[in-house]
Amino acid sequence: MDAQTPNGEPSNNSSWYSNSILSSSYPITLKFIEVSYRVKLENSNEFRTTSLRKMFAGGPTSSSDVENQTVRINQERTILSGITGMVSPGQILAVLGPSGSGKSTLLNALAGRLHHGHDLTGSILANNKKLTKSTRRRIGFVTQDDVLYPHLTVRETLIFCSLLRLPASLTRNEKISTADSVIRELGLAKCKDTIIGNSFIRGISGGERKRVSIAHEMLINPSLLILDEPTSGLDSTAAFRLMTTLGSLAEKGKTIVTSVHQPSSRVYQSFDSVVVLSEGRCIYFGKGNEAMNYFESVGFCPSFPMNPADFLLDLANGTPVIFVS
Ligand SMILES: Nc1ncnc2c1ncn2[C@@H]1O[C@H](COP(=O)(O)OP(=O)(O)OP(=O)(O)O)[C@@H](O)[C@H]1O
Repeated sequence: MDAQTPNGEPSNNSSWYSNSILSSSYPITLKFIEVSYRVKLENSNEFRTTSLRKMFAGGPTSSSDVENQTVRINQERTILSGITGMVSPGQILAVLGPSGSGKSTLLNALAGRLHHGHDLTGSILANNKKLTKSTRRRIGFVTQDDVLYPHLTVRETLIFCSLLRLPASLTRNEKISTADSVIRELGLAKCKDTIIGNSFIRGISGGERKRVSIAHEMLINPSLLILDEPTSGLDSTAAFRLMTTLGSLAEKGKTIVTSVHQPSSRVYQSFDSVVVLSEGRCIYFGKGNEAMNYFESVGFCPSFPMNPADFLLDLANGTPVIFVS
């Protein structure tokens, strides 16, 4: 990524880059309008399985069976249907919804990681312009399954990444000091010399691991940070701490979009706005603290005081613990 001045011009001043690594030099307002995504179901495996079953059952495959297979091969599945929303610099937008509701697909679409055209329709705009290659370089994406070297320490991991990803205009020492400032910002100083580890080698904790994955993306000083389930596998205190860290990144001008599977009420309070998905459709987009009032106004309220996130997930699942007032 090229170092850039606040007005977006390329800069050769490498110290400017390392000083500004944690503040957003190019704020991004993200808008997504009527985003839909369809996939063609490839049933070649199903065809093979059915043929095998028939072979074991001893019956030949008839031509009508083949026609049925052909019909199924042409089937499409709608994963996202007309999702609209926006998020500005300094804000956290949370994408909520049950498993399989389309959260990861939406995040991938917003990051420009799905192919536009046939399957993806609608508009995804950064500062009212279509995503370009250079805007995509300003997007950090933290995936659900982090891929880290188990034998490196936290600091080695981030220095290695920094040497690989930061522009050649920076000196080696500047890249190392950038890694060190990200370590401090992400609260990793305590464990910087501990190895990452894995299920066989004891290393850093799950919460620290998530922070390393975020730090990995922070090295490129993204203006828009998209995170897929950063709190999964964390206890509610660690999840809250992580959200506080994301909140402080937002305060520095980053735009944050994150999916969260089951946020506690404390974590829910840290969201500025939420998109609630149910089977690929949006059932709510708006401020987090207005969601309960909205659903009450349309006749849905919980029968006892509930964590708003639990209530929204029940609604998205169609679980009958709510009543129409
Ligand atoms: N390329 C694809 N082909 C077929 N189905 C797909 C494809 N991509 C996603 N899906 C399906 O779309 C649905 C939404 O998937 P997605 O991963 O976005 O859900 P999610 O809400 O992130 O789920 P989870 O919380 O379990 O990670 C799932 O049922 C998934 O199986």
